[in-house]
Amino acid sequence: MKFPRTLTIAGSASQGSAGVQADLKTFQELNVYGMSAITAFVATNQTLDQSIFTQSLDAVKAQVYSSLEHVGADAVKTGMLFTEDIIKTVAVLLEESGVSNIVVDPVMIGKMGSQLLKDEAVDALINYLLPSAKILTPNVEEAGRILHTSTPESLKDMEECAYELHKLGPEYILIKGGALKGLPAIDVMFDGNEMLVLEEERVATIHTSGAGCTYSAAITAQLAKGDTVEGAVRTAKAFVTQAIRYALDFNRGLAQLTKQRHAFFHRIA
Ligand SMILES: Nc1ncnc2c1ncn2[C@@H]1O[C@H](COP(=O)(O)OP(=O)(O)O)[C@@H](O)[C@H]1O
Ligand SMILES: Cc1ncc(COP(=O)(O)OP(=O)(O)O)c(N)n1
Repeated sequence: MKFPRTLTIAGSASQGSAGVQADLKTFQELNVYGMSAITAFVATNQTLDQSIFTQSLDAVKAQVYSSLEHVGADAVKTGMLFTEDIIKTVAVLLEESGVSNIVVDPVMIGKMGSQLLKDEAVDALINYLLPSAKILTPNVEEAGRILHTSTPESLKDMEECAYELHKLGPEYILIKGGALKGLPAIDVMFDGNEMLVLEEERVATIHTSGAGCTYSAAITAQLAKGDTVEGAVRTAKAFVTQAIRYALDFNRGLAQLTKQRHAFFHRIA
């Protein structure tokens, strides 16, 4: 039996909860072979002015070629792409690859506030990447930004956005409603015909960093195994809910560290 192979083209989140790190951990948990092409290093760090280190186009190309030529992929996901040039390069690489299971997670802003896609790159994402996506997985804010409209605030808004996003080319749209705090954890999926609502109980936690990456990586893993898109999304939704329910709570530690650092710098200033 051929072992399912997955590739993530995304940013490295040094703190380990999101980006390539979350993707590879998810691939491993779901029993598929995981590979990565890193577009940028994100080191969220209060002591650095510049915490994003972009990779060259040659570095991105070399990583993708090395995984696709040596191993091959049954499904590919894209995460943080950051610049217009990287988006264009990745779009060409994906077209050349012939892989049809392409999951596009249009990562824009991290929950810790880092800008992970340049404002001027949104149009490139729409024009070069969305048409080849099997499934596009924006959160509510990203859905609004892609459509140049306000952020959806209700299930009805999410359904309307899913309908509009489908016109931009992806076969399936999955809008994630994690940010809609008064509601259960609802997501909306649209395939051009049917609107499907996926609902889970909202876990009372602040530890959701990397939830979106984990979700899209789980969808990628299931597609690589040959699952249908609906099946992949249902399995991934159950997986990410469990991941949130049993999340490690290092983030609180990080927040405390940050507070202490501020106090320290205040004292020596
Ligand atoms: N507190 C929570 N409890 C349960 N599920 C959640 C919670 N927060 C987010 N989710 C779910 O996690 C997945 C990722 O959603 P979201 O956090 O909106 O994405 P992103 O990380 O891209 O902003 C979605 O299925 C969403 O419904
Ligand atoms: C390098 C990197 N890529 C993506 C993200 C965003 O991850 P996501 O799961 O969409 O949301 P957060 O919960 O992490 O904001 C990231 N933070 N870093």
